[in-house]
Amino acid sequence: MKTNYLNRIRQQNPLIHNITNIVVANYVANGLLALGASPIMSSAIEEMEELPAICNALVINIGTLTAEQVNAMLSAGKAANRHHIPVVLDPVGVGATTFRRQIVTRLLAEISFSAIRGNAAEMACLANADWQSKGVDVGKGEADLNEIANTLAQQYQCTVVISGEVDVVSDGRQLANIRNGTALFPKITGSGCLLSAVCGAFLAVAPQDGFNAALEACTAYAIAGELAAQPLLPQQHGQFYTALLDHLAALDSSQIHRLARISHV
Ligand SMILES: Nc1ncnc2c1ncn2[C@@H]1O[C@H](COP(=O)(O)OP(=O)(O)OP(=O)(O)O)[C@@H](O)[C@H]1O
Ligand SMILES: Cc1ncsc1CCO
Ligand SMILES: [Mg+2]
Repeated sequence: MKTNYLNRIRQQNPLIHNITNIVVANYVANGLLALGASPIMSSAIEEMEELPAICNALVINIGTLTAEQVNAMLSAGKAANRHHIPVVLDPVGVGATTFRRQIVTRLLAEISFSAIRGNAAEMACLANADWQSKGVDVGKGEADLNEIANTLAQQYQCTVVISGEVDVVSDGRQLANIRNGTALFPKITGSGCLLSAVCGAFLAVAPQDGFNAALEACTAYAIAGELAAQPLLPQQHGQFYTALLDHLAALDSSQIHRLARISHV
């Protein structure tokens, strides 16, 4: 990895607008602050036209979707496109219900996304591939995630991130696998939601370099988790939850370059 967009985040302090779920909103806001970005969480329809004018990226997360929120997402997404700020989609639990599937289809049709980030179950659902999803959790499946990432990236003309034990990043031309992380990640809620927001922060400072911005975002984030988990026992979910914030704040680019386990496929 040759980029150092982490330093750019700390210098530029991008403002990230999040329309997100009620489970993770506070954690995502703290995670963005730890990284060096600034969060604003809002889904009031009255301000969806105005916020993209003052923000550097928008992150749309459907985790606890309501009909009212859908209108806000469409309004903010279209305004973000007009202002040319990157928009990230997190299709939380999209395979779980018809409502989620219908809304994600509509968001993908009406908004131009810079990146889509989900777990294997969510991304397999978007690609109509076989997977046993389990609510918002990843479940089980055998589908080829490299192929799914590549297909979705070409279909939606954007960068695609499939997170998991191995993260897959593709823009439809380049594809990479990242083997950093810790088994503690899936033990806390919101770790994927925060990763989507972190992708938003990296894209905010490198909007023309989506693939490398997402690659550095996922690598940095997984390494922060790895370092946070190092002194912990597998049961220390709560310690990991807070240690991840500490390590996002302490992370520097030399650590990322030293610890990154990336293969270009
Ligand atoms: N088994 C694992 N080993 C190592 N790292 C993992 C593992 N599972 C997930 N991760 C890491 O966890 C982070 C979050 O990804 P994950 O796929 O778990 O998100 P998610 O399922 O959308 O989470 P949530 O919906 O709770 O926010 C990523 O950085 C990913 O690399
Ligand atoms: C647990 C949960 N339920 C809806 S959103 C969410 C946060 C993790 O995606
Ligand atoms: Mg998720």
